Amino acid sequence: MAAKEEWSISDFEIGKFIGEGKFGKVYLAREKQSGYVVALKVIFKAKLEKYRSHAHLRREIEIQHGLNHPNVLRLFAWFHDETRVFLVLEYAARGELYKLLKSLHHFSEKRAATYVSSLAGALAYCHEKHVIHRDIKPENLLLDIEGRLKIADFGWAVQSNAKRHTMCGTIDYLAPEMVEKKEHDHAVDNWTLGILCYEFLYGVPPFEAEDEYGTFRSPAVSVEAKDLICKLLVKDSSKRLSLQKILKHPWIVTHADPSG
Ligand SMILES: COc1ccc(C(=O)Nc2ccccc2)cc1NC(=O)CCSCc1cnc2[nH]ccc2c1
Repeated sequence: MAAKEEWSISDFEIGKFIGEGKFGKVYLAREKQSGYVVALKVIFKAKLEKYRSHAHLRREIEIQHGLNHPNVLRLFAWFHDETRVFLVLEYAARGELYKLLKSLHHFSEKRAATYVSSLAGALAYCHEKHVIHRDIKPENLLLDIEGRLKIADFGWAVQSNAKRHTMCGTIDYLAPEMVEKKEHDHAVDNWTLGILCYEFLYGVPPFEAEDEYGTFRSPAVSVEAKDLICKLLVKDSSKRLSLQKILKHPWIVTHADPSG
């Protein structure tokens, strides 16, 4: 999609409804000139007023404009009219990773390692740009037409200049220092990566109640995979495996598909 000074709603044909957020709806849309298909997020200014989220959205647009990574959902452009703000977002045609996990019950080691490797690469890129995501959970992960993982929701992205204290996200994925409202930094994402790796392989997060028979349906998981998970689910955030070390871990190196 070619860059343009000022986009407007008339540049797009609106397609089917594909999702709803707190601030508005998301539609499939086609940019008329190029035929490029995007996800168009419509945010009502009245809602931004009500939740006093103008600054949050502005900051998020700034953050997004600086990010360009194959595993981070792109924000191509934004524009507004009297009543609405429009975000022109990348469309991930295969939808929520979460739904795929539910339908497959658990992922193969190859698929799990590929997603963990994609996440580690995307997070390393974000941390380099001083952005902590802090809300990585399966619902915020989408899959594009090739099945490539896209971190999609930056509802909580912040510039990691100072230590952060605000709570966010569901408890399942929160690092201990966040649950205990201690100071935290980008190591929270490394903890979440451990939770997700476990959930990709077992189908449920590690600290969720065991199923009614008290035994986990534990598919055969390799020792290397367990080794990586144990090196991420470490309470002391300074002792968690770094993103660079995750990318070099034997389980990732032997199982992840390099094409992402
Ligand atoms: C980079 O991404 C985002 C950037 C900003 C915001 C946002 O709304 N910020 C905000 C709003 C108001 C106040 C403060 C901040 C949201 C997203 N991301 C999403 O909303 C999830 C994917 S929506 C697109 C999309 C694509 N591909 C799909 N395939 C299937 C469904 C689907 C859905």
